[in-house]
Amino acid sequence: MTPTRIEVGGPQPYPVLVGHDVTRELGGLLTGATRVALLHPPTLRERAARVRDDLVAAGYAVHPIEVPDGEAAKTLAVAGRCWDTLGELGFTRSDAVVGLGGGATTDLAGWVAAAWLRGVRVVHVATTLAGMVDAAVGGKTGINTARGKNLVGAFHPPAGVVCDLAALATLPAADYRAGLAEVVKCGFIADPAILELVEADPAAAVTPGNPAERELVERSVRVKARVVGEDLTEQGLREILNYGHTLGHAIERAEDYRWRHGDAVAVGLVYAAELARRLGRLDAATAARHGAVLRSLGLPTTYRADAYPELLATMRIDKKARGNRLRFVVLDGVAQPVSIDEPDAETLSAAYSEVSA
Ligand SMILES: NC(=O)c1ccc[n+]([C@@H]2O[C@H](COP(=O)([O-])OP(=O)(O)OC[C@H]3O[C@@H](n4cnc5c(N)ncnc54)[C@H](O)[C@@H]3O)[C@@H](O)[C@H]2O)c1
Ligand SMILES: O=C(O)C(=O)C[C@@H](O)[C@H](O)[C@H](O)COP(=O)(O)O
Ligand SMILES: [Zn+2]
Repeated sequence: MTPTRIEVGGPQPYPVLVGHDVTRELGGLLTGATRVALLHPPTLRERAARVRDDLVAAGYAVHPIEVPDGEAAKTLAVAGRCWDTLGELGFTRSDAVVGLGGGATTDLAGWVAAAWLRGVRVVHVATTLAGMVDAAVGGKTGINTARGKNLVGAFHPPAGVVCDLAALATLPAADYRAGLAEVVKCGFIADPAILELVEADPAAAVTPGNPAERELVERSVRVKARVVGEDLTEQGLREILNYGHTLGHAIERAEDYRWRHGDAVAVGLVYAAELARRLGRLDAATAARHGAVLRSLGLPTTYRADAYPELLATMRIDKKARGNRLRFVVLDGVAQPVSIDEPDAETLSAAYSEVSA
């Protein structure tokens, strides 16, 4: 089947290619580069070797750089090692970085490319569900610091994104499930058809290769492409993609990144829905729909009751915050996201009762 090509607009437009075995399209996105640095985690060593062989056959000088698995890659030390390697390779502005992996790898690869020589080309080959529907698209790159999640980074759009659905066959079930949290997020903020597809058969939705998979990926990518195409640097509209992330990121930090991003976002989505309900913005049925759909997928919707003070302190350095004012994305209804400024402390705290275990 031919790949679906979804164009992302904005100052530097680029395609997102979705389909089975579309990794072969990668070479075409690197035209003009001499050297290619191929960042990948150890879990994808064999896949990286195949990609390297194909690119070498197409005439590129390919240098695989193995980075730590998952969130452990998103550190200054790892980025520094990558820059050292680019320096040793004599990497120039006409060369290119490829991020092969999940969101953690592509966030790192994007940041390495964004900062090297103040910006070289990056192309992402997303191999997880979260990577395909979210992380690889949109140009948000970054690493974590001791203070919190993604606190250092840049907006650096890729020159192209490859979403090879065949890669999902080897993804651990827990990572596939976590990726579905971002899919559900897209459903609530912009595309209710996503929610209907998931709700129609949640047991199928958690299975790689399910009949709805391609449509779910494509619909989610279209949501993201439309938003980032209009507002690359998050001046306004793009905040909607952060739905569920204010609490979600705080949970990730509280867990020292041992929780999957999507799992933390799932709890954050339920919290944001309850916040909107208590503020009189969202009807009870739509708020309850959040927990119902996420639980039907086996995603967590609760967190430690005693963690609230620590979570609140972390939420204050969320990137949407302005000075001492917290900002949240909430819904006025399905596909009606809105940003709110400094909700009152009592409502913030009371809403936590919905997710506290
Ligand atoms: N930049 C953005 O816009 C954006 C959006 C969403 C998420 N993110 C970030 O992405 C990260 C989460 O992404 P993720 O869920 O992809 O996690 P991840 O990158 O940690 O990957 C999850 C696990 O799957 C393994 N893996 C990857 N592809 C595989 C495959 N095809 N087969 C077998 N194993 C495979 C990885 O080695 C890892 O252990 C977080 O750091 C999050 O902050 C960024
Ligand atoms: O692309 C965006 O914008 C998002 O907010 C998508 C999120 O799913 C993603 O996790 C992002 O990295 C969070 O951004 P941050 O600015 O809160 O770090
Ligand atoms: Zn996310």
